[in-house]
Amino acid sequence: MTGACEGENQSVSLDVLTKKMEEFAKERNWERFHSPRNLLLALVGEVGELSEIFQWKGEVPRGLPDWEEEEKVHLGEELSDVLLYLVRLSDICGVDLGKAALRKVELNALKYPVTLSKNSSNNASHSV
Ligand SMILES: Nc1ccn([C@H]2C[C@H](O)[C@@H](COP(=O)(O)OP(=O)(O)OP(=O)(O)O)O2)c(=O)n1
Repeated sequence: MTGACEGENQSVSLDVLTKKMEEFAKERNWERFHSPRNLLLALVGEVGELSEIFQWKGEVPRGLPDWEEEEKVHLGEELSDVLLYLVRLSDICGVDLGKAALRKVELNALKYPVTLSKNSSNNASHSV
């Protein structure tokens, strides 16, 4: 789908992406631009670009079976921009995103116990 790339067929860790973004900024002497606020604004901008892909389409089925390959590649690019800025923002703020996310998953499980949600047809925000 995306053509041959370095690391294709390998699992990609947040650490690898963090290092790649660090190198990318260093090589271009762009570290001064990668401040928390700038990165947050860039992230929000990319979320906007991601939203545009779905805008006016109505609800779309999972797996996006009717989408052209080109649209899916574009989707992958915008999702990546969001991820890369998020990873960079976390790094610049000194937050270990992987650890923080795992901890959040555990907190979510405590907040929304399986026993309370299993028999509910509503989603989590309505069932608890
Ligand atoms: N100062 C910058 C500029 C870009 N990038 C990186 C992170 C994103 O993955 C990507 C964003 O590049 P663009 O701003 O060119 O955005 P798009 O790729 O979305 O291009 P366009 O807005 O033209 O669609 O490049 C970065 O780290 N720091």
